[in-house]
Amino acid sequence: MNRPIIALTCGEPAGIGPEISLRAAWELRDEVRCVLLGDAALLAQTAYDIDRQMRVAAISIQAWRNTGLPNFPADCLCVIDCPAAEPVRAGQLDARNGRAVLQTLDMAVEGALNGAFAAIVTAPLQKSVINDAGVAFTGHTEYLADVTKTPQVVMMLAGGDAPHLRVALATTHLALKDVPAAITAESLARTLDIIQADLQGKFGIARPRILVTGLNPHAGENGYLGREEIEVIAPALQAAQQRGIDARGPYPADTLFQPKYLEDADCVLAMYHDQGLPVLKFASFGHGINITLGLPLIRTSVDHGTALDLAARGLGHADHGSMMVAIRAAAEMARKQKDAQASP
Ligand SMILES: NC(=O)C1=CN([C@@H]2O[C@H](COP(=O)(O)OP(=O)(O)OC[C@H]3O[C@@H](n4cnc5c(N)ncnc54)[C@H](O)[C@@H]3O)[C@@H](O)[C@H]2O)C=CC1
Ligand SMILES: NCC(=O)COP(=O)(O)O
Repeated sequence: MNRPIIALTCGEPAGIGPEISLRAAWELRDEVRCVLLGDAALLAQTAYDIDRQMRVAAISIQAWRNTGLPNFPADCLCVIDCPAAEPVRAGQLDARNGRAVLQTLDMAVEGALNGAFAAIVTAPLQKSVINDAGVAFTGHTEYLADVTKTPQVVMMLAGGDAPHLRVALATTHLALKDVPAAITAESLARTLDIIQADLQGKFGIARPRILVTGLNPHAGENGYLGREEIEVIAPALQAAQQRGIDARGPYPADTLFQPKYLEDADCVLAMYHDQGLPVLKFASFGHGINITLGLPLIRTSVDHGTALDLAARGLGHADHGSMMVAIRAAAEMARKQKDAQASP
């Protein structure tokens, strides 16, 4: 089988990222060739402690850049070594290791843009640690947009069984007080264009149906509870419809997430992080995924954080289900995109 090569950044080294990355990469080794980016010594020790059968072999960044990926057998996971600056203690954050975490992202992007990787999958990192390391950072989503010079991206989470939910966000990691000003006709237009393009190109949905929430309670209650729906969101939706996008709304967010509405939708566009994501995570925590739309590369991630509490308890407590779904979804998106590019 032709296994896609996927870069897997192992995230915060003191969290559950290294464990869930290794477990998922190992279980999926017949389907996907995962290349792990992280501290090689930590990953080798973790692999040994998880399962003595699990083989990992590391190369340096320089060796990878000079000669590409070695031809390891399928039962040996490849690690590109991005060494932590200080010894890692499970469950204990150390800001001195923050820059090594960012290095894993930089290497993954480099490889994805030069065609070495079909996609990137990211394990969770601790956003505060990156800031403590002296780098202003709000999330992978924004960082990947910055380093790929993409003016706007869209965060979308997906999960749940019946119906399968996709929730995209009009704003990402933003303080609540800044949300209303960030929602403009222009930003909504770009967001809807990105959702439409990526649901078509990466998910194979010919004419995505997008349901859009309001910003205010009851979608503004005809202007009595806020005017953003009347002045910004509804006109943006009309303009999008004229561009051929099937976007409807704005609907009250508190009643939109019912199966009878969701069955007829491919995606819900919510206005801010905590309007949409709690619903998604309630429906699917542990097997949902996060996808960044609009990037010049494919990036998926887990639906959870670093779980330092579990990491501190030792191996064997974290569920790697979301990581499995994230890797499979990235591989599937890579296949769909390749097919779409190949067809005239
Ligand atoms: N993609 C990413 O890099 C993400 C990073 N984070 C970061 O993670 C850090 C911690 O965030 P929290 O809000 O505490 O969320 P969290 O997801 O780390 O933990 C919330 C609860 O869920 C449990 N949990 C999380 N993952 C689990 C797993 N795989 N298996 C079993 N139980 C699991 C934890 O033990 C905890 O009880 C923050 O710095 C946040 O920014 C959060 C979400 C995504
Ligand atoms: N709650 C989702 C989340 O925080 C994802 O952040 P990131 O993927 O941008 O790091």
